[in-house]
Order: sequence, then C-alpha cells, then structure tokens
Amino acid sequence: MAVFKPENVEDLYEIGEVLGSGHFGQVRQVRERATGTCWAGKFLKIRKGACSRLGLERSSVEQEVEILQAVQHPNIVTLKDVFESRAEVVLILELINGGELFDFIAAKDNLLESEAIEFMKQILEGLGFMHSKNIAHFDLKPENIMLADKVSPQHNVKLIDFGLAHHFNQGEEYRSTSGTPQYIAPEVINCEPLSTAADMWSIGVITYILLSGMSPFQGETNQETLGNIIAMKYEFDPQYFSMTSSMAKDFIQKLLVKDPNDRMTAEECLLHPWIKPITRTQLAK
Ligand SMILES: COc1cc(-c2ccc3ncc(-c4cccc([C@@H](O)NCCN(C)C)c4)n3n2)ccc1O
Repeated sequence: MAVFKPENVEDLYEIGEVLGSGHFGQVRQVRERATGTCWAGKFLKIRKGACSRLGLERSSVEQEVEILQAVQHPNIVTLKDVFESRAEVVLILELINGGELFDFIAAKDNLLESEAIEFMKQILEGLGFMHSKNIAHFDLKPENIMLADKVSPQHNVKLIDFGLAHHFNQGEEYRSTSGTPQYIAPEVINCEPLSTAADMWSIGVITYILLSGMSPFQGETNQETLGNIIAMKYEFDPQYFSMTSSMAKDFIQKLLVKDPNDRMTAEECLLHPWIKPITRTQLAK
C-alpha cells in the first residue's frame, strides 16, 4: 500500500480559494508557506469502511498517484506531493492558470485550423508519452485539457484528471464502462476489452469539436448519444465544415473508426499530413 505524507497539509500550505470541483472532489489554490509559491491542491475524500458509498476507494487514488508519478511530461500536469489525513488525500499539483480548453473554445465558437493543429500537436505529444508507458487516460475531453496560461500564443496544453486512467500490465485484459458519453469509444459502450486506442477515438471527437463547435454524436439524451456512437452516425455538416480542409476531415475519419485496431495511434497522428505537412523537399523527391 502506498504511503503518503502524514503531516497536516495545512502545516506546509495555506489553503486558498476553490478553483473548481467535480467527480474527483475539490481543487483549491494553495500557497507553500516555505517559498510563497502557489500550487493546486486536489482534495479527495477517501471511503471509510467497506459499506460506505461516500468518497473514493483509496486504491483508485493510489492508482492515480502512481500514474501521475510515471508520466512527467511538459503537456501533462505535474504532481509535486501527496498528503493523507484520516479521511482525505491531498494531491499537490502544478497550478495551471489558463483555464480549460472547453472555455477557450466556447468563447470562440470554433478555432482556426492552425490553432486547432497547435492544440492537437501538444495533446498528442502528452498522450503519445502516456501510451508509450502503456497508460490510457480514458476520460479525454476539452474539460480535462487545460491551458498553462491565457496569454502565450502557443497556449501550452496540460492534460489533467487521471481518475479513470489505467496502467496496462503485459497481456492484461481491462474493461470499463466509465467515461463521458459524448467522447467514449464504441468498445467502451459494448464493454469489450479496452486499450489506448479508446483514447484515440476521443481525440477524433475532440478534433471534430475544435473545428466546428459541434459534437459529432451528441443526441438529446445520453441513450441517444450512445446509440449514435454504436451506429457510427456522424457527418461533416456543410453548415459547420464548409471551410474545413479535406486533410482535417481525413484526420478525424482515421480516428472515428469502429475497430480500435484500425484507428491511428498518437504517433501516427503526429505524422499525419494535417499535423505534419509534407515539406517542399519531400514533395520534390
Ligand atoms: C490531476 O487531476 C486533476 C488535476 C486538476 C487540476 C490541476 C491543476 C490545476 N490548476 C488549476 C486547476 C483548475 C482551475 C479551475 C478549475 C479546475 C477544475 O475544477 N476543472 C478542471 C476540469 N474538470 C472538468 C475536472 C481546476 N487545476 N486543476 C483538476 C482535476 C483533476 O482531476
């Protein structure tokens, strides 16, 4: 069993404002007393007693910490420290000031292709690094993609929320039906064995949204959304895609593929001509 620091987190950090909350618990800004540096504290309630339904299983928190410790990358949020009290675990994480990609898109309806390509490159760099370590995120969506700051034109991307992430052991079969309906792959809905390819389906959905502001499979209800995914019912509506390049559509089509084995991997995405245009020299050959 992983051991986290037993010190009282408030002895080392001044607890500040709530930045946000979700299924995971609360995220608060915290200030390191020794240095004055500000961090993000992710406060997780831990289930006490086998019959309790409140809070998270400690084992799932241990898995998230193990994964965060394994994936140190410029496009993945950094974990600095972990504290535990009787019924709470606090993850001390780098503070990300640029907000969620979701809000960035909402403020702009949709993005220029050049902006979308820059975002996708960074998302794919971070995801490719995770996948190279046999770790899948399993909850990729614009809300879990944050921007390091609001001002730099490069919008340094940070992947967050590894609460559903999984580290595959050699030859292991893993199934889960967790995730957010709009973004989950057909094999998740069908409760089939999963792989890192499920993340690549989500990348296809995220790219579609970045370029159009629309969600490819969203229905009136979750049930309808799931039905649309299983039926592969989506289109590039000219009302939203008339200005989108055929290369961008090809990129999406090579990800929204029912058979996970036929989907592009993160590495293949980074070599796709939409992301990595063929140079004049290459064309001249
Ligand atoms: C590592 O796992 C997470 C990290 C973070 C995280 C890390 C650093 C950081 N700096 C600022 C913030 C922040 C700022 C405003 C709102 C939120 C959060 O409530 N919403 C983030 C996405 N949400 C859908 C999980 C988080 N965060 N959030 C949030 C949720 C996580 O599950």
